[in-house]
Amino acid sequence: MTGWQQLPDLAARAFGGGVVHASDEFFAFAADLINDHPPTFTPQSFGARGQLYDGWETRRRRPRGTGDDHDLAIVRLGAPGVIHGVVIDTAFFTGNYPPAASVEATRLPGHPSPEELLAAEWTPVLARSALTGDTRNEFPVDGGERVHTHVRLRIYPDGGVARLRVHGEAVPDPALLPEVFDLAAAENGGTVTACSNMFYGSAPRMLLPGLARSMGEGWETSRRRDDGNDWALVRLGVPGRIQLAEIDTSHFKGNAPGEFRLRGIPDACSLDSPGDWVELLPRTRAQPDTRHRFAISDAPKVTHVRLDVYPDGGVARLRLWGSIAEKQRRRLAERHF
Ligand SMILES: NC(=O)NC(NC(N)=O)C(=O)[O-]
Repeated sequence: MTGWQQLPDLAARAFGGGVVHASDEFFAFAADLINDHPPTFTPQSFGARGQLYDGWETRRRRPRGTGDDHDLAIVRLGAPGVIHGVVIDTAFFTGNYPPAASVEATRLPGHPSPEELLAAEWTPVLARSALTGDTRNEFPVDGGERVHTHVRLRIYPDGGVARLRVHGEAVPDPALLPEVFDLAAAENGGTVTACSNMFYGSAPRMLLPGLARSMGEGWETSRRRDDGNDWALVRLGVPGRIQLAEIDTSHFKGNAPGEFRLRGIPDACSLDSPGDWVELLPRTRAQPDTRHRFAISDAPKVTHVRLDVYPDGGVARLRLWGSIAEKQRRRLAERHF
């Protein structure tokens, strides 16, 4: 689980992202750029304006060469964060993909309007780059530690893009974090750094906002045929003391784990030394399709939590509510600002 592609998609609808402006949406709405599901296509499906596409598609520029050489869409990230890579996916756009695109980002406080965003100053994230049609065009980004709240996708000169993915690390504003918050939540910077198996459903989904609407929105392993058990390792957004754990098996009925266990690690440096793990929740019986809540008392400060499921199965959400020290809050503020 290394590589920027494994980091959460900060722009995704499931992460709370939104499309706030598009210069043109003649053929297909820009809102579909951030759909969670992979792009789909039905050939020979025509609406009133032309072939239907799952993505954003602008009209052909007429007349050409008038100086206004591109279309643009502005996307609000679900949480402020550091961008490590973008994917401009032109799936199914073949004779109508944009030959080039660029991405910029900005950081505006509060809840800016489209007008304020259009007037904002933007920092380049991806210089104008050539795209290939019907392809996941992947671009790593090295923008240092700069935290952004919005991105602007420009396509040259026009055409269709199925999805825009903006992978990175969420960096929450500590002024907006209450005393006790979900230290594992993706929007608070929590990430899954390793896991035993994610055959049916990806483990980082357990940390997404809100409740899972179906089995397809959680972590699901394949059936184990050995004596081992499945597990996922979560790096907390901020090291802290966990007071309440929620392990949600909603929608997993014939495929929930039989039991689970939570252990924490007080210090990231000793990840390899199992002796340092502290028990947060001993091996405990699980019920299918249930939001389990467990009070955790006297937990030390931990940086990581390992969820073990016995022997395998699905978990929709993992929430680890806790508090952080004043020093951590100051450190987060430095990072955020
Ligand atoms: N066959 C097409 O896809 N044509 C056009 N697009 C749509 N959506 O119909 C176009 O030229 O951009």
